Amino acid sequence: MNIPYPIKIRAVWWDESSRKTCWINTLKLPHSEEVECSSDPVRVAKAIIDLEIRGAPAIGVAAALAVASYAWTLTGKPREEFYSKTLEAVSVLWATRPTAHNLFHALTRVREKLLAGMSAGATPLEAAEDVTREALKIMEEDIYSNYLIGEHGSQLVPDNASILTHCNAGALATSALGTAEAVMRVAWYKGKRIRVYATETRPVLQGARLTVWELVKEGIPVTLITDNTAGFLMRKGMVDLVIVGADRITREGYVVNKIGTYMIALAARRNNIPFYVAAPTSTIDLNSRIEDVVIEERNPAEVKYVMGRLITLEEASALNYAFDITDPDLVTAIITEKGVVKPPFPENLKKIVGSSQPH
Ligand SMILES: CSC[C@H]1O[C@H](OP(=O)(O)O)[C@H](O)[C@@H]1O
Repeated sequence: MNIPYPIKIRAVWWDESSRKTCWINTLKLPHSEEVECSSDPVRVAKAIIDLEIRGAPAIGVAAALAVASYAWTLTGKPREEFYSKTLEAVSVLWATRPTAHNLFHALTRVREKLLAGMSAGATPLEAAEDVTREALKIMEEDIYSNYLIGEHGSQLVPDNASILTHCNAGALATSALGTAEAVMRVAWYKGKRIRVYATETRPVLQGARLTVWELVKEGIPVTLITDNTAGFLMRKGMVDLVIVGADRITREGYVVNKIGTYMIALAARRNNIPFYVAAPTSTIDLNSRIEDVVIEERNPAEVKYVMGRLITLEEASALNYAFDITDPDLVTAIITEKGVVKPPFPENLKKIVGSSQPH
């Protein structure tokens, strides 16, 4: 599936010659662009846990590719060993991060392929080929979803709009154009003179390090602000719309996204500013109630240190929720590859997830 826009940045990809999973280490950005490739699912799992690879779609694609890469290292093994080791790799990757639904969506598809192969008597080589096809399909679907989200979402962006975004939902969080940033990119490509305010996104600064880097490379005007400036900017009338990504969207339309999103949504509502969430349907989890969703708590050191420098007392305690929850009534619309979903979300999310092809 070709898309009519250039893919200038890749977060994660498949190296056909080595059959390895490759990624750019986003922890090193913006100061260095380190790339690594591996067939070791434990190494890829560590990259996901440590946020070298991050962003819901990128995490899912990386995990699926990692199982495929590993499968190719086992094609000479007896069937029983091949299947037990590849299924164990699925479990290792499954345990990396608890919140982004794309991880479980992707690994479920890969595990189903392995189980089907096992019960059908497929050889390790046949199973490796099958798992690779599925993993690459997941990646291709994400690439195309990014493009369609951009197309659908750009229609919501007025010319000369000032857009506020939080965290990074860009190429560095997906397989191609991003989700929230895909909307910005396509609006820009279509000639809309937008400008973006990017929050720094404490504690690990995805906005300052990644979103600013992406948009500067695109030539899209971007201004970095502290997280605490977002509400004031909206009150001053300097923001026309908010667009963020998502890690999980429940069947009722609760949006789980980077910590700080909820406060931005509250400020947007207070100032009558549209609050859009851009996400592929692989992020939508129709099976979970919001009470079931695990909000990842990360190492408190991420709060106490900034770029390796202690900013408080070593003995200080710190709380480090990686995500928060935005209530459905604060969400103007959810932009997916299948179209823009408006309230009432329970019915309309079910309808769009259930529908067949992206359009
Ligand atoms: C397009 S999903 C991006 C989503 O993922 C980020 O979380 P993290 O950097 O911890 O993986 C953040 O919630 C973004 O909105």
